[in-house]
Amino acid sequence: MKRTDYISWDEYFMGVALLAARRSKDPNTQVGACIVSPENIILSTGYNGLPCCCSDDVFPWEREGAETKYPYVVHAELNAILNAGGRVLRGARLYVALFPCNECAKAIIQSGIREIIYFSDKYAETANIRASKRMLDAAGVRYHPLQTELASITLDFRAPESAGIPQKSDADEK
Ligand SMILES: Nc1ccn([C@H]2C[C@H](O)[C@@H](COP(=O)(O)O)O2)c(=O)n1
Ligand SMILES: [Zn+2]
Repeated sequence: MKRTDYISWDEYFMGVALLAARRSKDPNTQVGACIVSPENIILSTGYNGLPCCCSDDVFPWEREGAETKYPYVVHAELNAILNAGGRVLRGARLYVALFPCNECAKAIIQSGIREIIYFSDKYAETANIRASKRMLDAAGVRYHPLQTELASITLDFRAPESAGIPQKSDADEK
């Protein structure tokens, strides 16, 4: 009998986006993105971070004050689009931890991505996100939050046999 507690495609790809977010050095908000073809093949991933050659230890990470992170950070969605390295994104889906801003919405529309599955919309009330939704609506890009019954997924980096996780052996199957 096949397993029945496997994760859905949406849970899988959002899981990849959330894992990518764990690479972010932003102390306040970590965002990850995963772009997927209509055939459910991962085309690219990205997370919010500085452009290459701009040191994480030199540029600011502050939200307020004389110098902030905002002019420097590349958003997760844009990084994922740029990381696709010329792959065709037309008709693709974007899984993202945070609803795309107006600047990323422009890149999403222009790249041909047709659907956005997001995790959080914590800045929904800002002018930026309202402008983003206005453009996405005009361009016919669909968006909706992730639908899942799952509260969490645990990744265990210990080998199953050493973590005490019961394994089905070939003998059990017979
Ligand atoms: N859709 C988004 C929205 C924001 N980001 C990045 C940009 C910043 O690094 C961080 C937001 O920082 P906060 O104002 O919450 O301190 O998230 C992104 O990558 N994608
Ligand atoms: Zn953005």
